[in-house]
Amino acid sequence: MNILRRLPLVTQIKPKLTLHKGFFSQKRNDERLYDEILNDDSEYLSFTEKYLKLDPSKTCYIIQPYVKWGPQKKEGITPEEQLDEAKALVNTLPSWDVEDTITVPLESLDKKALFGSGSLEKLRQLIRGNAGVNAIFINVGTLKKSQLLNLEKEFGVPILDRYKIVMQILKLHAVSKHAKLQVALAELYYVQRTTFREENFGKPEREKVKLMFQNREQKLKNAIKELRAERALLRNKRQKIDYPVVAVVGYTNAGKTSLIKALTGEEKLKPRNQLFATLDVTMHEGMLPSGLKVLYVDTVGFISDIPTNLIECFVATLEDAVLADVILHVEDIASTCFEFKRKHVLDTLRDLAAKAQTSDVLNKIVSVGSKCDLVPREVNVGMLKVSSKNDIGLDVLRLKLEECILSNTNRKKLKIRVPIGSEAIRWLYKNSTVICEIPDEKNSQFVLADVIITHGKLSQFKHHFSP
Ligand SMILES: Nc1nc2c(ncn2[C@@H]2O[C@H](COP(=O)(O)OP(=O)(O)OP(=O)(O)O)[C@@H](O)[C@H]2O)c(=O)[nH]1
Ligand SMILES: [Mg+2]
Repeated sequence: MNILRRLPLVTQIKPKLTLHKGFFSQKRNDERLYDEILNDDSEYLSFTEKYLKLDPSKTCYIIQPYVKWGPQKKEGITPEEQLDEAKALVNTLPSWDVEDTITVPLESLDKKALFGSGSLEKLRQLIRGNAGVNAIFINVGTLKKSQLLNLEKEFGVPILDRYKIVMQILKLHAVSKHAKLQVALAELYYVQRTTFREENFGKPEREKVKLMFQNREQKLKNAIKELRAERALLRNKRQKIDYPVVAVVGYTNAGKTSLIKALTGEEKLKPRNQLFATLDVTMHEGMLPSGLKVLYVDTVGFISDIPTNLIECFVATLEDAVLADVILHVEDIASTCFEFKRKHVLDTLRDLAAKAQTSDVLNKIVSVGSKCDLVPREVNVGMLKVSSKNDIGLDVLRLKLEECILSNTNRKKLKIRVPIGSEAIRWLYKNSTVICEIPDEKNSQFVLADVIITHGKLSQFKHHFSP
């Protein structure tokens, strides 16, 4: 009988990112520059103060307009489901509460005051009779200037659209320099647009302000370009270490961070019931069933109905996702509109792939249905179901990921016969994943090693050790 010996995995590949000497002093300079861009632009900051600052606490009424038919009708998601998402957005802002909500049918989203006179009258009665309400969130992407002005006049409280609420959350959740710079670019587009909409500049002043925005945009774009280059450098280093990379993507709040935490056991990860909890792309090491080590990339979630340039600001970090070996698309199957969210995520990935100039994104996707503990067992969603909370389906998912990694990364599972204690077996431990060794029954001086090895490393092995 063969004795199957599982080997200690700690002896295997250790990541070591060696960066060139000047890297750290260059990085310190960059940090200073980034700080300057973010905090020392007083003219710009006065506009942000004016147009983006929100009161620390508000009690708001959420109105969900919906078009009943025609091209502006939203397919795949009901107004009530949209309201749920709007509530989650508001609840993500600390000290903000939702007083009440209402859905309002419309013929189009283009009317001057958005709503017709009948609806306006009804809303006025509802809201004016509700003394606690001091803000109204109208859950559409962006409102036009005339709509904002008319509605503010009508209700006498600040009116917010989805773009403004999402911007607030992004600003709150951006912690690292990387995230802050990307959010600053998204914010710039918002502030620029609002400034030109609200201010009645004369021509010379308008030109001056325009130039100020252009300068800031250029500075931010340059800084983000440097970030992209830095990330590309790290990606190259990682490729040299040969860790396969699994990017975990999905709609915001789908359970991405929780799934990575469950797959890797990493305690530091903090899943939260908030939208855009994760804004930084972070890497987490995990192990697949054969002992193959893998890096999971946690990413910023997607959300529908925000201007496309907002998610594009995250391209520096999302590039890591589209260029991964496998893209794990996490879909919250407890959400009633998960097919709508799926379509949004896939469309966004396609756009990002075009920007990163890579075409094979869709072939690399493995879909997984998360939060299956919240769904009756018999429900078939046409994909693997997992629960990070109750540890359901995680082993099957690891097997599936391993299968995809082997086929996507030119890795092979092989049996290699090598002398016991030889240079060759030591080389294999260093340069591949050795799953197990069993003594060769025909010759006790040899072992048969089951390994996972890349095509490149296999050629090197043959070159060094073939007789
Ligand atoms: N019941 C249940 N809840 C889960 C499961 N996985 C995640 N959640 C909850 O879903 C919420 C969002 O989880 P996250 O892991 O932060 O989601 P995310 O996709 O990383 O969210 P963003 O970073 O905001 O895009 C948290 O309240 C989690 O506790 C699960 O398997 N079952
Ligand atoms: Mg997250």
